[in-house]
Amino acid sequence: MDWLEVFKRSFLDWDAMAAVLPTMLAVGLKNTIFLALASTSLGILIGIIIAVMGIAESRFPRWFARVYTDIFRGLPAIVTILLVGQGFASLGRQLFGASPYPLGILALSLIAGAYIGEIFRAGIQSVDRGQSEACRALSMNYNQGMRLIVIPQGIRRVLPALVNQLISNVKDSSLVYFLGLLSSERELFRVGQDQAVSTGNLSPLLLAGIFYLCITIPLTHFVNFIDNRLRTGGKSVGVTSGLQEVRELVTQAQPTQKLRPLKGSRVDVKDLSVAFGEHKVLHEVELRIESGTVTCIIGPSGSGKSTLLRAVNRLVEPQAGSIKIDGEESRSMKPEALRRRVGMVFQHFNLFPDHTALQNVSLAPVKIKGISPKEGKAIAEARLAEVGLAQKANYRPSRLSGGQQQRVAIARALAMEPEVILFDEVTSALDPELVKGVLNLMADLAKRGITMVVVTHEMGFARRVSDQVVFMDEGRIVEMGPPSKIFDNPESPRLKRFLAEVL
Ligand SMILES: Nc1ncnc2c1ncn2[C@@H]1O[C@H](COP(=O)(O)OP(=O)(O)OP(=O)(O)O)[C@@H](O)[C@H]1O
Repeated sequence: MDWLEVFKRSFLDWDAMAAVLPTMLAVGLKNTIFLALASTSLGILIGIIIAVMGIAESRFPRWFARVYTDIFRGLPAIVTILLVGQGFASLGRQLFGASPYPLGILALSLIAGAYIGEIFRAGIQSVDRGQSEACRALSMNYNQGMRLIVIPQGIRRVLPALVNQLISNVKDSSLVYFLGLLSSERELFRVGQDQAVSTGNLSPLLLAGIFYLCITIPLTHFVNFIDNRLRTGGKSVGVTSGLQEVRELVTQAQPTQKLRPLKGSRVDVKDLSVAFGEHKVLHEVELRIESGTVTCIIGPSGSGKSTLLRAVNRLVEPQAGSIKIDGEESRSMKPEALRRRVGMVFQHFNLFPDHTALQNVSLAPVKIKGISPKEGKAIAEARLAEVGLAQKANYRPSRLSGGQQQRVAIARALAMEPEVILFDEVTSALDPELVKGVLNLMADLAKRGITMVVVTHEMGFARRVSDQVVFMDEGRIVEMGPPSKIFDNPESPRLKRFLAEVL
């Protein structure tokens, strides 16, 4: 059993371990944690900058981010550490003194920054496009949308990967010893190795290894824990069922007459043409929408209804023609100024998932209009009460049914006090029993003086609530008029065929 003895002497020499333990704790562990935390923090800062450059609209920052990432991800860590630590050693001494730490941390951060940049970029790009559209529709500019919604959401999604990067930095911190360390600067590996060399056995190094595992294994489990939490949204919470919502709506009928009147605006669309590349989608559309009226746009799939709607708030930029809001040319306004006057509600709600219902509604009034948080909260509470959701103010979207989410989205659009509100197939994604609640809310809204433009497949709603119905086909308005004319006396064969199919 000689080999067992040799193994024990080499790796399990308890005396050698006990001798190095105090230094391991007081010097090695402290320095390793310091190096890992400092380089990960600076790496996160560099990573955010690289990620934002990587998705920038202009080419130079994207190119810089690409080159940076390729270099620092491609080089072995030790090469970067030696190039930075030794290449800039005299500058480092002048700036930071004799300690190799600042340059070591910088080198580790540059490496971490390349990985973290990629992590952030993937996270930001994985955020649904509807989120940035909702930001734009709430009159945020690109930077505001990124800062307030898209980047925080992206970062939350990549938290597990960031903890993995911290684990990497805990291990890579051992490489800093190549730059030379004072005895007080030694990290876990170096403390273990020094002692292993002087005692001639590997037990101190094994102890260093155990310390690394004591840091990295809990972190690994922490990654799994937060990964699981982010995926499931934490502890399971009840989602409002459709039937429960229907019951709520019946018992919370809205007292229409008490709701405050809203201001509306006239919309004039003239010779509007929109193309996506070679594909012409709208052809010289002409439409007049009187202030405070409801216009429903109907027509077969792909006829250009949504595109027309999105051209009104310039989520789609027209190639030709004009859209005027109360006589003011929309193309001469800043898009953000236009969208304050023209709100929008989307088919898939596009609520901000990390915000409560109240925060969804108050965000734009506070951050964009600049009203105080207290006032913003009061406005949000009032708007939520108007859509029958006062009780759900502190719920996140994932805990609300589809119908409730859509009502929050309507409250959110109304909180910006638009004069025109665009509804893009807002009931198409809802279960049938929830459609009625949203349509009733819209019908109530129609009585309050705001101008409504509604793309819908709900013919009953269009007939009941519209002042004007517009039938589109192949990018053109084929027929329009009051609902009685469109539904009871259609003229064009195309409209007759369409109504025969849908009614
Ligand atoms: N961003 C885009 N890029 C390229 N083509 C687009 C884009 N948006 C819409 N289109 C095309 O424009 C045409 C009209 O689409 P639009 O969504 O306006 O129709 P729609 O009448 O609203 O249809 P649906 O009822 O199915 O939503 C379609 O052929 C569609 O593929």
